[in-house]
Amino acid sequence: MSRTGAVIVHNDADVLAEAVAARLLNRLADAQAHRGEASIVLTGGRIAAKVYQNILGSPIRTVVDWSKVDFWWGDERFLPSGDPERNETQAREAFLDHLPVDPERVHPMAAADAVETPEDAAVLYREELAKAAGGEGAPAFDLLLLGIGEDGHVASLFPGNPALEASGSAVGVRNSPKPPSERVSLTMSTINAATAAWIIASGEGKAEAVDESLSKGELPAGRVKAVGHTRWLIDKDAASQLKHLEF
Ligand SMILES: O=C(O)C(O)[C@@H](O)[C@H](O)[C@H](O)COP(=O)(O)O
Repeated sequence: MSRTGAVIVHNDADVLAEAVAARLLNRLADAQAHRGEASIVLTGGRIAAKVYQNILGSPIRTVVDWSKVDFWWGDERFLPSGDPERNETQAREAFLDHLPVDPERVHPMAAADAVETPEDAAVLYREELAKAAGGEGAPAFDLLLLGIGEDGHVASLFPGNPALEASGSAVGVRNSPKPPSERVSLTMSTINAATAAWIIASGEGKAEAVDESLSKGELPAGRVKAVGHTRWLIDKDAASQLKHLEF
């Protein structure tokens, strides 16, 4: 069985979310110690929401200078601004709205009431990413978070969907099997240009996708190979189908 990165297993979803929050805070603090600022790519989903709540509740959240963190999104559900189903809304309500972040450093993907199509939103995001990268492409994010779907999707890159093979830094997604059908996503090459990618998974429903991604590397999650490291932070249920655990 080949491994694309370290696998760290925690007892359950609560412990996982607490551990990811603590690691994340340290990772951002380290980046700031090195270069004075940090960048993170947020994801949507239930386990991510739990992580965000834990960040806010963490006694060590002050190790990060929140005004010097750039927040990006790995994917977004193409819905009107403020819609509770938007990944942006989830992150803002769970932690961003309660921390002293610099609004100029919060980079949501355009909402469905601001632009007409997911492709338009992707174009705008490509421009914003290029600007942050100094002209073209996208920044090498200090940390990129990903949830994983039962089908092995990450961000809004679903198996068999053309967006999975898209070039450029961001792409409009249609026909997503997970509602809503219209989405916006970073592309696989942008995801893999991150310094660190952490895939977070909780629950038995994810066990097969986790095992297949780690053993075959064909599913979208299995194709994640960030420049620095790729880490799988999962709970026991999500790890229940892994045959050979390597720590
Ligand atoms: O917009 C979204 O839904 C996502 O960003 C998606 O990639 C999500 O992270 C996974 O589907 C896991 O979601 P759960 O943790 O809710 O299973």
